[in-house]
Amino acid sequence: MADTGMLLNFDIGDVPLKRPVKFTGGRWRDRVSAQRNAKRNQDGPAQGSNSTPLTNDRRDRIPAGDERPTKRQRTQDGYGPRPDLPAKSISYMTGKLPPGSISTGARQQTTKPGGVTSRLFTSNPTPKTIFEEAPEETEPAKPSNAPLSDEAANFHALGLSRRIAQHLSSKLEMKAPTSIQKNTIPQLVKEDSDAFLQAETGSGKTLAYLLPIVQRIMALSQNEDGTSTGTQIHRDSGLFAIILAPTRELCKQIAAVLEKVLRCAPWIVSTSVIGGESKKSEKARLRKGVNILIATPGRLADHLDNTKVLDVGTVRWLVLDEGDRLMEMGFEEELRSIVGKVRKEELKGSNKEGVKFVTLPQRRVTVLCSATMKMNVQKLGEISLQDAIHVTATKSETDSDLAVETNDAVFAAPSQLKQSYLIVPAKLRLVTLMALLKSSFARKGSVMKAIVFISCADSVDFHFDLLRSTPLASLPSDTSPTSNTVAEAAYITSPANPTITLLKLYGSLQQPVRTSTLASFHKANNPCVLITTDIASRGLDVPAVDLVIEYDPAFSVDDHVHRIGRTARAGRPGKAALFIQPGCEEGYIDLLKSSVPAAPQSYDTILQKGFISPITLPKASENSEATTLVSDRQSPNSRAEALQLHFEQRLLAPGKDGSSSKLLDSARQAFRSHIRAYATHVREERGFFDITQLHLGHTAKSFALREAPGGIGGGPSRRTFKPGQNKASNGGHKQGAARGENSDDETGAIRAKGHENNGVDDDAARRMRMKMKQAMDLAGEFNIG
Ligand SMILES: Nc1ncnc2c1ncn2[C@@H]1O[C@H](COP(=O)(O)OP(=O)(O)OP(=O)(O)O)[C@@H](O)[C@H]1O
Repeated sequence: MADTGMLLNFDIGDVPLKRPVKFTGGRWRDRVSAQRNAKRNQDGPAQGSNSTPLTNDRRDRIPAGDERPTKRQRTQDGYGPRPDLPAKSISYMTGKLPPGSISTGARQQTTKPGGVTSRLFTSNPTPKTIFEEAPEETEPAKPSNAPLSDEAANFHALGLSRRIAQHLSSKLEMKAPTSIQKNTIPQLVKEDSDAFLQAETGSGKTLAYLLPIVQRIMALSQNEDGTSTGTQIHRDSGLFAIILAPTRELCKQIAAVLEKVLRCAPWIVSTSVIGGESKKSEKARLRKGVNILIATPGRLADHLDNTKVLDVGTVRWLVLDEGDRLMEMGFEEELRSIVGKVRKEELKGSNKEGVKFVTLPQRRVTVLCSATMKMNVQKLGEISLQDAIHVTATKSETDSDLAVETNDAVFAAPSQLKQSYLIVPAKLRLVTLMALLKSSFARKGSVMKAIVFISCADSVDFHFDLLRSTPLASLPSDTSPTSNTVAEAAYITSPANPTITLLKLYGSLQQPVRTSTLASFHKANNPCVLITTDIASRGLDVPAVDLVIEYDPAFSVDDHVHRIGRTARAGRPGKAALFIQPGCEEGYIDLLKSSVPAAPQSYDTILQKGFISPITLPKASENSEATTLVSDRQSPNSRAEALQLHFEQRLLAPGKDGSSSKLLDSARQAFRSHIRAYATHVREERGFFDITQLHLGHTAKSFALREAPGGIGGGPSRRTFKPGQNKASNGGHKQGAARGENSDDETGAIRAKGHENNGVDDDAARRMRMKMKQAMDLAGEFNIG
């Protein structure tokens, strides 16, 4: 398709162009004539009769060799008129809509001096990837993380007591173990060696390590036939197991699973210390006594160092869940300290005469769970493991030299998970996301819960505010923890699903808000969409998630597999869609293909499906009626354009006091953080996510912004790390500034690995500076080529 250039629709106001402009690109003749026209426009009133408007025809003749979309001239406040166009042609374009355009009334009302309305479907780069779209319905693959269907596979046969097996079957509806459970449980029930568990997402690793612990503690007081052994176990018998996980959410989830299991042994007491609540109350709970403790490393280290209420001399199991993430988040120091203390107390304890816990391991057993065997996990293994058994879903073998084995192949997505990717030009990202959500919820029951992963918290905020049904201004003064994180969704509802709940989650929200929001997502019986950062990528188990959308690609392939692993859990079906942009990002697909096969999907098809029916607009207030977005032509593409214009209009609507709208501020902030976050992909994958290749203008449009990127800002983060700055000087784990995870104590979004960290941020900042300099360079923006 010939590149007709962006059809600008603007009001030039009376801002004359003073700056001499250099034109590059295009034919020599065009450049000279544009230069002359620009000079005339600057020198005096437009001489329309002599000027040569650059018509669509002429624009067609501009060579289209350059893959990047053409740049526009900018005035001081943003994009401005093209100097080669006389005033007459400009007013034609603003006053009268070109054929085929939509008449939402948006143009005349919202276009401000300096604003720009670029068409959605023009000047988009075309993907290099040539693909044939996969047939929609293929034969579903056999689930790889499902419970085993083998008759002989039952929990009792693995060495668990009848009481536990019966409880699992009758109360938790788990009749048979999964593969990783089948391989792990006998090992941990009978042996006292350390273990390294590696298995797919959603394969039941939590129960794989919890059940043997419960079994062996239960066996202290109960024989297999249910009779008493004569030993009474109660809460102050000792702390037998510590389970460490990287996030509070994950800790809470493990605690909930354990609580359900312990209903068959209510005398065993478990609790969690995860931060976010008063240390005093945690201390009081610990003082009362606990047998199994679930904790984040930071909080546990704090209690061990400062409150000194925990006796770790009786600890027989130390479980490190999501080991790679624990290390990535910079918990190495705390983990060393915890392992050191447990080891020291264990030695002291072994010299003491006291109760012999015969059924417990005679030495401390460390269980390390990790999806990958990366260098940092090997390091964690060196810190914590001795002669570990490597257990995967397919095997269980002694491997005293874990470092030799780089078993990343084990870490693939569940086979039944249907993955697809969409190559979407930046300008079309927002409408394509809307279309994908709309089509996913078009049929009742096809999708119940969806998760949309976004790179940073500011962007999550913006998309949540954009998609919620009630405008921010008319929100009732709701004081519940979720008043700002749970709302009704607009735009994506359908007659089949007239109510869809929208939720948002990220690390810098207050802990009670995080907890309540996640609980709402878990409990929701109606369809819902969770917009979130990577805080929700690890370990979270919400069984009814049918669809994962990676609107912003993950910061590493590992994170990607974890994200999509929120669906297709324990043998259930699931779908995942990844958004990438034409250009260098397309190379990412090849990288994914080696471990994660995905099928291409055309964004055009998504738009056609998503906007096949009219779009329902949110109500203006609680009591008003829902209306429908009208476009001139009822084609899906014109509906997409109308929706984009509607969003842009919403942003431009002034606040009550005449100031810019909250949504506009939110969009600007989101855009800035998005650009910063884009620069923080892991070093090995950064070639695919090259910030210098990102078209900032088009990216701004995906945030419904009409401003030029230079005016919005987005330069290097003042919050990024400086070389030599360590995590302590940066507030411990309070990282993730570049992704807007402002004050999260467990979810550092930026890798905390020293060597990578400083390198990433310094380099990212340098590249962002370059990019922003480019964006601010007016002459560059005025290129017409
Ligand atoms: N034997 C089983 N039968 C049926 N469902 C099971 C079984 N074991 C676990 N599940 C369910 O599978 C889901 C996933 O379990 P779990 O969260 O432990 O997976 P995981 O391997 O830790 O995943 P991730 O790597 O994503 O953290 C949970 O909903 C759990 O209840």
